[in-house]
Amino acid sequence: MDSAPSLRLRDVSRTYGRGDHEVRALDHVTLDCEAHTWTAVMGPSGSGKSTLLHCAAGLEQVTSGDVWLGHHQVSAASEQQLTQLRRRHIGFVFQSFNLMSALTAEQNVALPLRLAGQRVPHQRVREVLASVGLGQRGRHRPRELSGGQQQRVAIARAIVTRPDILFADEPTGALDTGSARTVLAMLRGLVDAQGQSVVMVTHDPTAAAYADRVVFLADGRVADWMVRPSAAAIAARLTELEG
Ligand SMILES: Nc1ncnc2c1ncn2[C@@H]1O[C@H](COP(=O)(O)OP(=O)(O)OP(=O)(O)O)[C@@H](O)[C@H]1O
Repeated sequence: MDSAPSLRLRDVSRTYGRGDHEVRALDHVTLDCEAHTWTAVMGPSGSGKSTLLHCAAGLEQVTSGDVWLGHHQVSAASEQQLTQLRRRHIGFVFQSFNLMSALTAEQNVALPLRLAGQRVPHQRVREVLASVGLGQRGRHRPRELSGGQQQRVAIARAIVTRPDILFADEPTGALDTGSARTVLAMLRGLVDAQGQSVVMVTHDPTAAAYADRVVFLADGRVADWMVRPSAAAIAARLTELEG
């Protein structure tokens, strides 16, 4: 495994609105996320976490600065290139799962391959579902699965294309404590066993404590970072930043 950063943000700013109404959601952010590691992004409400994730994933344009995913310059990509990047190199998981209710778990997981016009290797789909602990649930539709199971299907769908990086926006925000723990332990397993790179936004110090590193934003800037901190240390730092 190489150790080159899978994600690099260089002097990234993102503003919304103009003049008196201008909001600087990201303010000259420079950040490296190493390949095969898990970075959690935390910070007070409005500190720019979602904006950072969206800019990094090419879902939103930066106002200035550069975003690199491996050797792909996300910040300079055309719409067509971004579509290819998102299909081949990026996985995204949302708080609300966003599964297709009419499709089975297997069909949901196969969807990104179909959208990319690829043949769907059923063995691969089953393997990925098994890797998230749902090998026996492939024929179930989302309404027949618990919230935690649905989120694991969503993660399987996000990694079926073997993305260079998996972005997760509050992946446990809608889950009870037990399901959240299962999902987080599974993500940890993906990083440790398969070398998956993960960048996750969360409000929850317990969730962030599963990551290798926690980056704290405040007012659109990187205010601090910690390596393998405890949930208590994260909560304490967050309280200071909110104060
Ligand atoms: N589309 C938009 N138009 C105008 N302002 C926006 C837009 N999106 C975000 N903002 C502003 O940018 C700033 C950062 O927002 P962002 O959603 O990235 O913060 P956050 O840290 O994810 O917040 P939260 O924890 O509440 O989800 C906020 O002041 C927000 O109001």
